[in-house]
Amino acid sequence: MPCTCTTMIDPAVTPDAAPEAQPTLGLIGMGAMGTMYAKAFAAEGWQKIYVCDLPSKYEALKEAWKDTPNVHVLKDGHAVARISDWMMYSVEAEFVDRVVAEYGPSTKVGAIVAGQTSVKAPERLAFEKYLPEDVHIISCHSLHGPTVSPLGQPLVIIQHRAPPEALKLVENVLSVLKSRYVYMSYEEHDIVTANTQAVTHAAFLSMGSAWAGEATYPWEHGYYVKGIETVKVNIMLRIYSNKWHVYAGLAILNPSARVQIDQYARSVTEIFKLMLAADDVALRRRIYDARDAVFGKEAAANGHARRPILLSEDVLDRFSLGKRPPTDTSLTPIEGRAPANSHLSLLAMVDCWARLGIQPFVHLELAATPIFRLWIGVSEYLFRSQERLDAAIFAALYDVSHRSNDMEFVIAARGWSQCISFGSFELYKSRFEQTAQFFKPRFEDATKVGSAMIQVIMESSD
Ligand SMILES: NC(=O)C1=CN([C@@H]2O[C@H](COP(=O)(O)OP(=O)(O)OC[C@H]3O[C@@H](n4cnc5c(N)ncnc54)[C@H](OP(=O)(O)O)[C@@H]3O)[C@@H](O)[C@H]2O)C=CC1
Ligand SMILES: O=C(O)C(=O)Cc1ccc(O)cc1
Repeated sequence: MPCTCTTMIDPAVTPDAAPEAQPTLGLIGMGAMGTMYAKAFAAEGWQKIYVCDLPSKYEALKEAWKDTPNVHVLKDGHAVARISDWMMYSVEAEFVDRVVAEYGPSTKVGAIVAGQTSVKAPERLAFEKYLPEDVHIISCHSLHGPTVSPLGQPLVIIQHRAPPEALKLVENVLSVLKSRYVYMSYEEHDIVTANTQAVTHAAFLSMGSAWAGEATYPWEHGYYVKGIETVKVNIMLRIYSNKWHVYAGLAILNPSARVQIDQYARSVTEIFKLMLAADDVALRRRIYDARDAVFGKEAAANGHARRPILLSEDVLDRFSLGKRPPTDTSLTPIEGRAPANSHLSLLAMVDCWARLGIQPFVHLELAATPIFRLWIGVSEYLFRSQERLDAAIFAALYDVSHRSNDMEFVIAARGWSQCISFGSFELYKSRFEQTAQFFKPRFEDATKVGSAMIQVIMESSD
C-alpha cells in the first residue's frame, strides 16, 4: 500500500517561518553535491538542516560546519533519516543500494525521500526495496556540477510515489536553489541523461585519453589554443578534475548509456576508415546526411532557424590555457588561422546523434547540462557553416598532419566503449585516474577558466 499520510508541514512554509513550523531537512553524503545543497539551504535561511557522511568523517565534518548554526552534523544516516521531513541521499551511484538498505528502514513516517544520483535505475530499485511504505519518494537531480551556480540550471524532479502536497513542499524546499524545475519519470530521466550526458562525456574522456596517449598537453601546440578548440580542452580538463565515480556511475549503471556510447565509438571508427581510404564521396555524403538529420536541411544553406548557441569563436580565445602565437600581420586571415583539424570528435558526435535518432535541440530546451549545451554549441558552429564543415572534411581526407592524434582518438573511443560494456568500476577508475594524473597540474586553472567560459556562453545564449 503506498503511503497516504501527509507530513504535518505546511507545503508553503518559508525560511522565515518559526523553526518549529519548518521542515527538518536531511542530507546523507556530504561530498561535493551534498555540500552545495547544505550551503544553499543554510544561506537562504532554512533553520533545521541535518547532515552526515560516513561515521569516520563525523569529527572532521563537525569542525567544517562549526560556524554555520543552522547546519547540524550527525553521526550517521540513521540519525539523519529518523528526524528528516525531507531528505536526500547524495552518495555514489555504485553504493546507493547498500546505503539505502542500511538507513532506509530508519526513515521517519510520512517523510519525503530523494536521491541526487546521476543515474536513477539503481536508486529507484533501492528506494522501492528498502524504504518503508509509509514514506514518499520524490527524487531529484541537479543537471550541473558542484562548481556551477544552480541559478537557472535544470533541476529534475521525479514524483514517483507521493501526493501533490508532498510535491509542493519539495518545490518549496528546493526553491532556494533558484533552479528551473524539469518534471519527468525515473525512466525518462535515464533515457534523457544517456542521450545528453553519457555520450558527451564519452567524447571528452576520449579526447583526454588521446592527448595523454600522445604524451602531449594540447594547449602546448598550435592546434588547441584557439576558438572551439578551447572548449574541447577546458571541458576535457573539467571532466577529469571531477570525481571518476560520477562518470562511471552514469555510464555503467544507466541501461541506455551503453548503446549510445557504443554508437559513438562506431561512428568514430567508421569515419576514420573513410578518412584513411580518402573516400571523398562516401565521407561527404555521410557527414552531410548527419548534418541534415540533426540540424535540418536549412543548415546546408547556412540558414539559421534559431539563434546559434555560439555566435562567434573569438569570445572563446580569452579562455585558452595556452598562448596563441603572435598574429603575423603579413598573412591573410585564411593563412593566419589555426592549422586545419578534421574535428573527428565532432564529426562523429553529429553522426552518432543522427544514427541514434537523437534530437539534441529537444534536450537542450528541456534538460541540458552546461557541458552538453557547449558541446551542441561547438557542433553547431562547425556544422552550420558550409565553409567550416568543408574545411574539416578536407582536412580529414587529405591533411595527414593531424592523423596521429585522430588515430589515438579512435583507440581511446573504442577503449572507453569497451570498458563501459564490461561494467567494471575498477577498470573505469584505472583508465580515468591514469589520464587524470597526466593533466592534474592544470586542474586548478581549468576549473576557474572553465566556469568563467561556461558562464559567458550561458549568458550569451539565454
Ligand atoms: N559531482 C557532480 O558533478 C554531480 C554529481 N551528482 C551525483 O550526486 C551524487 C554525489 O556526488 P558527489 O557529491 O559529486 O560525490 P562525492 O564523492 O563528492 O560525495 C559522496 C559522499 O557520500 C559519502 N558516502 C558514501 N557512503 C556513505 C554512507 N554510507 N553514509 C554517508 N555518506 C556516505 C562519500 O564518502 P566516501 O568518499 O568516503 O565514499 C562521499 O563523501 C552521486 O550519485 C553523483 O552521481 C549529481 C550531479 C552532479
Ligand atoms: O555537465 C556535465 O555533464 C557534468 O559533467 C557535470 C555533471 C555530472 C554529473 C551530473 O549528474 C550532472 C552534471
